[in-house]
Amino acid sequence: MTIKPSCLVVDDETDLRELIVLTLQRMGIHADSASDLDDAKYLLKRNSYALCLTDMRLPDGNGLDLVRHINQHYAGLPVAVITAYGSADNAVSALKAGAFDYLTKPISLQQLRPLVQAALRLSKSEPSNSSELTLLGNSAKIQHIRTTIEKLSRSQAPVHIKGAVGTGKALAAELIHMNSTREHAPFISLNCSAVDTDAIEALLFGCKKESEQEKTGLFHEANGGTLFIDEVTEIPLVTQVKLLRAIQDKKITKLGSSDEDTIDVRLITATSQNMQAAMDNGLFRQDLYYRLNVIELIMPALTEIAEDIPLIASHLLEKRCKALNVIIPSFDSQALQALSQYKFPGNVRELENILERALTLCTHNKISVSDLSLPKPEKSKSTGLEANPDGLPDIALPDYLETIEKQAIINALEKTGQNKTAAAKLLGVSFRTLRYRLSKLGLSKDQD
Ligand SMILES: Nc1ncnc2c1ncn2[C@@H]1O[C@H](COP(=O)(O)OP(=O)(O)OP(=O)(O)O)[C@@H](O)[C@H]1O
Repeated sequence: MTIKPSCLVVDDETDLRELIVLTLQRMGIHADSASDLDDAKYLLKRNSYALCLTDMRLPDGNGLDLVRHINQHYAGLPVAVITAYGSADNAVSALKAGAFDYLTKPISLQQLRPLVQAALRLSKSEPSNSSELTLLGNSAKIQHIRTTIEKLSRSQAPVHIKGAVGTGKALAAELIHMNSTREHAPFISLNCSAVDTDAIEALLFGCKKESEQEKTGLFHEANGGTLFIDEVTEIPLVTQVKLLRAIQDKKITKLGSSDEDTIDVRLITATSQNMQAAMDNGLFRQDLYYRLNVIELIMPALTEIAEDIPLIASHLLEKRCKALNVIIPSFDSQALQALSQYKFPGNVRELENILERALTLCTHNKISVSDLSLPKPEKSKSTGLEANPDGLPDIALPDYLETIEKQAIINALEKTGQNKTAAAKLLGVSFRTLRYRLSKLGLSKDQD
């Protein structure tokens, strides 16, 4: 005989409470109900539940009090909050307080089913370590990120990850997914800076236009799983409105269609840009940011975790050698010291590139400083015009300036492993400007 999972439903509205209880029973779940906070606390003490669903407004307190009570006394019990339609604030506060998800009134079976299933998986399973993904490092900062990722994996709340290029934002997003109840569902990612801005909407939501073949979007592909949107500030304002609706109503419509599809997607976004500046300049909607940034994760630059550089470098080198099936070389002490002192504008991604190059250059299974080919420290800013003793260029000024610009762009792309977002940052221009300059200077090949 299998034991039915139990759910506690807390709501003072009898009709709604009974409706939820009946729906749960139809899903094969035993449901107890409580009409206020006191009742709920009493039942929690006496029984063991796999899920608690609570209304936000209760006669003797509110749903957030219950979320906090459960997190404090019944850690591991997923609790979801029922909020009134359109009350974004409540949903966000509930997630911040530790609710694993929320439901919006009127409650539909389509909404309830995936939530209950996720909760049941959550209370049954231990976080899995099935993936080969690892966040390397032992510094206090990395350890803190590791515990935060574990916590975030137990929630359905949107997460916003901040950090410079190459700091592991995409890695953190995937780790959250792989440790969550969604691990067997798809993890889909989109780097908005790697695609045409105009194409983002159709990519995310799909497209159903006459004369074109119907396309499904990434939201559809990620259904049941996680959608990771990197460089989210690149999303145009019109598409931002649609994204806001997708989060609020958990519904999306394909471009050119009016049919709504209900989706169950956990959203993780990231940016290496200054979000506050994007909002101040009217390029990013504040209300959308508020919904995306329910929980924030900040990835440290590699120089902030300099003590971890030797460990990260050794592990990455080992991983790469195993993949190539070659003997793992060791670093000589000067090489390790040079790595620990280098500033890594491209962070771990740049370290990976440096190691890849060192692997091909090194001899006798030893990596020396010269194999690392670390860029020389920047000289004082130069216009390049001092190249000639008389201070004049040999060629016409426009050509001369173009040459300097080309060289600077090539250097930046090389330094960042051909990552345009990172290169733009290094050059102090926007991604769009860099893309424009690349095509103008005849440099735009497939550099992403
Ligand atoms: N702490 C870490 N441990 C192991 N690998 C890491 C770590 N941080 C980053 N990496 C690796 O460095 C590379 C770059 O990381 P990732 O793509 O996650 O960075 P990102 O911040 O999303 O970069 P971008 O902003 O350029 O997209 C990846 O191969 C990732 O696995």
